[in-house]
Parts: sequence; structure tokens; C-alpha cells
Amino acid sequence: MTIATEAEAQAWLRDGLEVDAATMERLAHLVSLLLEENERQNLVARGTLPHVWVRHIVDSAQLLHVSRETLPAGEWLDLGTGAGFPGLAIAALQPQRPVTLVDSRRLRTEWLQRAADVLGLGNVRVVLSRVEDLPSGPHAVISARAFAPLDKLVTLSARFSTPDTVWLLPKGAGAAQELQMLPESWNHMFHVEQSLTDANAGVICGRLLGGSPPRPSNAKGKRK
Ligand SMILES: C[S@@+](CC[C@H](N)C(=O)[O-])C[C@H]1O[C@@H](n2cnc3c(N)ncnc32)[C@H](O)[C@@H]1O
Repeated sequence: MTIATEAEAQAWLRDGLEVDAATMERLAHLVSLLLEENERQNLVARGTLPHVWVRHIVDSAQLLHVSRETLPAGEWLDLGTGAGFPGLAIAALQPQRPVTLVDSRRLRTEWLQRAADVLGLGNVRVVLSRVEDLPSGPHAVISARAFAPLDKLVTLSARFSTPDTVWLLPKGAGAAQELQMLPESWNHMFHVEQSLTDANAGVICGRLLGGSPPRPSNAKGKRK
């Protein structure tokens, strides 16, 4: 199944993900704030504006659905959140879950904080920082969309993960190839799930196990 239209996106949220009416309203409010702010700053690609529900809201919300396992409770860390995807949409969908949104661009984090305030999302923590400079610490879920190639992303972010952490990484058409290129010594249980919003794209899901964690010397994305 591929969700292609705005009507299909909203129907899937209501019927597939069983999002309640109040949350649908919150998401609609997020969409209108985004469209308004996009007039002032380039938050998302203009070509995606007619399809915000498909390209951003459901593309984010699918992370609550595509993984083969139940997501652990606890803090969700979204790296390179940009305009808010997937992290801000997840926070709107799961207002009881603490969600940390990290981005290195001040304008983006100011927007994220404003949007979270207007939407009344007290579960959101916005952090203006490079991922490289964040303090280490475990998180229940790690997500990142369009942030970095998989090997670099895992290298940068392994220190926020335990073997119980679930990683959810929406990728493009090259998801399976990116996964294949991870060094064999890395002990992981990642797999690719079909994206609900793009027949050619995949979501890399799974866990990073102990044993051979990536070393910081790989931080620039170089493979040995
Ligand atoms: C291509 S955008 C993707 C934004 C969003 N995740 C999405 O998919 O719509 C990448 C974002 O990562 C941020 N970024 C790039 N390098 C970063 C770093 N080292 N640490 C934190 N954020 C970074 C950029 O400021 C930008 O907002």
C-alpha cells in the first residue's frame, strides 16, 4: 500500500493509526503553522507543500507503525529535526512521550520551539546543537530523516543508544544499499521496511547491539 493523496493520508491516520479527533486537529494546526512559516523561511521544499500530510505528517507517523516491534516507552531523540520531521509530528501524536528535537540551525530550533508552544506540546525539548556536541545518554527511540548516511548517522549516534533502543530511520530508495554497506563488524539488527508514502523508499528499523560499536574514528563517514 502506498499513501499518495492528502485524503488518503488523513484517512490512514484516522483509520489505520487510530488517531483521535483532538490529535487530528493538533496535526492540522501543525500543518497550518508550517505553511504559514514557510512563507517566511524555507522550512520544507516548496514542491512538498501541496502534499504536507503525505510527505511530512504520514511520512513521520508511519514510524509508529512500520517497525516489527512494539516501541519502548521513554524518551524519543530526533536528530537533525529541521522543520519538525519526524520528531515534532511524533510529539503531536504521542503527547505523553518526552521527545527531544535536535538541530544545529538557530532559525530551525526557534521555529520548533514556537510551534511546540503554540500546539501546547509540553513533552517537547528543543536543543540547538550539533549532534556531535550533545552529551551522551540512553534513549528509548532514535529517529533521523534526511540527516546523514546510515554509517555516519550510527557512528555519531551510537552513544545515545542501548541494545533496547529502537532506531527508526526513514530513507530514500537507497535504504537497502546503505544497510548493506555497514561494516560487518557492527553488531546490529537493522532491517528495511517499505515506506508507506513512497513505493521506492524504505525505513531502516532495528537495534544496535553491543559488541562492536562504531568507533569515533569513523565519524566523518569514512569506511575502513
Ligand atoms: C535535510 S534537513 C532534514 C530535516 C528534517 N529531518 C526533514 O527530514 O524534514 C537536515 C537538518 O539537519 C540539520 N543538521 C545538519 N547537520 C547537523 C548536525 N551535525 N547536528 C545537528 N543538526 C544538523 C540541518 O540544520 C537541517 O535542519
